[in-house]
Amino acid sequence: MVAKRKPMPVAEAVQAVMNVGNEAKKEAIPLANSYGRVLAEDLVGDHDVPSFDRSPYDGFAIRAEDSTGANRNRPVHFQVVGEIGAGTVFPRAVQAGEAVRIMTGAKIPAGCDAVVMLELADEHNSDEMSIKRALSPGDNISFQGEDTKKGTPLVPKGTSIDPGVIALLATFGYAEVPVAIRPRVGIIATGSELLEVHEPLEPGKIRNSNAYMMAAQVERTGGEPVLLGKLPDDLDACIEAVSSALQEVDMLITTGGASVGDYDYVPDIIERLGGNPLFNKVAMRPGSVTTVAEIDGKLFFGLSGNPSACFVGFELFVRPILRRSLFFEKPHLKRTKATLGKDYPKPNPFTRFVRATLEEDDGRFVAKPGGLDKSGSVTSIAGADVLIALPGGSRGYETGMSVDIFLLDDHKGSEWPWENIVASYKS
Ligand SMILES: Nc1nc2c(c(=O)[nH]1)N[C@H]1C(S)=C(S)[C@@H](COP(=O)(O)OP(=O)(O)OC[C@H]3O[C@@H](n4cnc5c(N)ncnc54)[C@H](O)[C@@H]3O)O[C@H]1N2
Ligand code: MOO
Ligand SMILES: [Mg+2]
Repeated sequence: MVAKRKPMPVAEAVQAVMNVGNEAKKEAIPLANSYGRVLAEDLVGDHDVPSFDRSPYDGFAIRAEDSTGANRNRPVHFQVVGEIGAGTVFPRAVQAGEAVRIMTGAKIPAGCDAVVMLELADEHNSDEMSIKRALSPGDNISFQGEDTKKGTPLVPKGTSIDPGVIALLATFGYAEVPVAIRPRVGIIATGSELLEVHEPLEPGKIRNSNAYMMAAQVERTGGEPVLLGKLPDDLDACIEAVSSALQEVDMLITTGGASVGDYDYVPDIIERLGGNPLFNKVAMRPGSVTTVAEIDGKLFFGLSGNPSACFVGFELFVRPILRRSLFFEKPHLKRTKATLGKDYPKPNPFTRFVRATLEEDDGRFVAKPGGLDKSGSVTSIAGADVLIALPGGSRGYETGMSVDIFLLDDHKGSEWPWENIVASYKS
């Protein structure tokens, strides 16, 4: 008889992993390579934007007071004393009755406090124009600091660098960007049934899909995957491989061999390497066999060999600690609500995490499970936008109920999403 494992509630298990320290480190990289990386310092504007009053239109810069009384019957005339495009500065202060032809983005000349759009000016010749409407000071000016003022905190560290953040980094002169160093995450697949991806199928064998799936999950999270190959079910070979991999990487994941079978060596590997097991069973499906230990001060994740269980185990346990070591303040999957798009009549004692797409139906988000909902299914993962959390209990779930969902391809995250995941109710 195998020893019975005690399932740990999901929240407790996630917390146990998060309690293991994983320090974030930073490096500087060129701005052009920074998309998708994580900001390692707060971004605070060190100048006003715009940094000078400028024209939002092609037109004429004038002194508003000179236009007083202008109307259709009594146009006011201006002498056009120069022309400036964006990037050029008018060299002197503008005097009474003068106007400067100005293009969008050019600095408002000294003395001027309004801009007349070209379409509203009657140009008589190159050095004279008139207007039929009075302007007030400030009309058609983009003011210094109207976008943001010097000293304003703009983007906190731990933010994923998206195109908008890149624009800010460029605006404030970051030719080099401080970013989180991508933690190196080792990946080892175990199982004598595994073939390389290029190999033809043989009776009783399958191709190793989990390792490549997890490499992509590591990348999506922001880490650097280190594919360390696959191993047959041989305890000594596994111990040797895990032990040497742990020297090379920041954290290590294996897939397969986490259960209680004759060739499931994860528990023995942890024991033989003197690891400190955090848990070896979680009250969830799929992924109940998820095992995590600390070995030589590093996290070792023994994820299930079953593809859907492996996928879920990664998202719930590896992702948050990886994000923590990338400076993320909200390292967990972002939680929100949707309407359930399929019945789940069978009650389950454990919380179920169902891979699903998120679709819009009549203004509501509906989470629709796809593919076979079994731990061993590989088809239910592709295209999944969310995991639906269906808490364990004595009742099943019906289409139309409101359920908690976790977004998979999101970079904002949740601080701690594990409170009050309750049985759903009709929305
Ligand atoms: N008597 C019991 N049997 C099982 C239990 C249990 O509690 N008692 N738990 C079941 C649950 S739940 C799961 S999940 C699986 C976990 O299996 P292991 O983590 O031990 O993984 P393996 O036995 O090595 O493989 C399981 C399954 O996955 C396939 N596999 C393995 N590696 C890969 C890979 N890299 N790519 C694609 N597919 C892979 C493997 O061929 C097996 O079909 O145990 C249950 N059994
Ligand atoms: O760990 Mo298993 O996935 O619960 O099916
Ligand atoms: Mg097994």
